Amino acid sequence: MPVEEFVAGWISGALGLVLGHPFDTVKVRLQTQTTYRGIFDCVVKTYRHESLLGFFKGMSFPIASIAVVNSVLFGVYSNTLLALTATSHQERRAQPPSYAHVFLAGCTGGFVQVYCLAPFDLIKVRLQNQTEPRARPGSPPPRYRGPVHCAVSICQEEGPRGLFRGAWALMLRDTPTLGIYFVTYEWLCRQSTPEGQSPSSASVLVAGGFAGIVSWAVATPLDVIKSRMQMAGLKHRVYRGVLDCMASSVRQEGLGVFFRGLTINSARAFPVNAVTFLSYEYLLRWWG
Ligand SMILES: C[N+](C)(C)CCCC[C@H](N)C(=O)O
Repeated sequence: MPVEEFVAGWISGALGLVLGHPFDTVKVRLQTQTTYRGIFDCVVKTYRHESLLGFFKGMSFPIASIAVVNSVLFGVYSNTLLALTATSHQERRAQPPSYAHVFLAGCTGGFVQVYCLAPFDLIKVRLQNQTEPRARPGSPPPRYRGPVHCAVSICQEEGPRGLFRGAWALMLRDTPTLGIYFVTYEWLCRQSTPEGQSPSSASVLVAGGFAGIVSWAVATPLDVIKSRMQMAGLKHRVYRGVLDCMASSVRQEGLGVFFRGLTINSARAFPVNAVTFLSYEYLLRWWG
């Protein structure tokens, strides 16, 4: 099983992540709190109360976890394609796989990575939602002091299963949308590249960026539900499941609730995924 794909997935995921984390913090806050009037208001308030550091809350942990998650995603994707089409990454430009195979491999990668992503993502969301400014002497400490403390507290208060709250919604969000992600990427690369050749850096950047936007646009409704389920319990709101969370969110806030964070998700998705795919392709070419 070629391991380069796993390593390339890890490094490229980490690079993309740092670039996108401030967007991600604003998104999570807009999706789960009702105190902000919009993106601009959230950015200004976060900066005022918490300084620039506020945007990078909860990042150290995703950086470590993206090592696992992105490497599983890209590793499983590429190795599934290898099993389906009997072509390695290097051979795929000369013998392009069908879109059905790309979709299937993407869904498989998405499905498998959910098991690693679920606990990391839940901890990230909980830490990002702590809006207290940095600890000042005398002020009450935030509920979670950091990722490890957060994980331990959840295990103690809610049991280890607490770490997997919202995992169903995450699976429903990621399995089809990661299929769409890789199909969009492949399609755009092929549109802008003469047959049999490797895509240029510009093509990879644009195709990766749009793959991110398209897949996030489709994923946003379930992303909202996922984040809410991960926060539930803490805010005395309890949902019986994915459908119950959807129904009660729509009842209280209207259909628009499914599009919360769509703009910011798209704005984040372009640079993050452009850089992720560019570094992934380059690393594999170097090692090729
Ligand atoms: C499938 N879904 C849209 C949820 C994610 C696809 C992009 C994944 C990338 N690591 C990112 O954070 O943007």
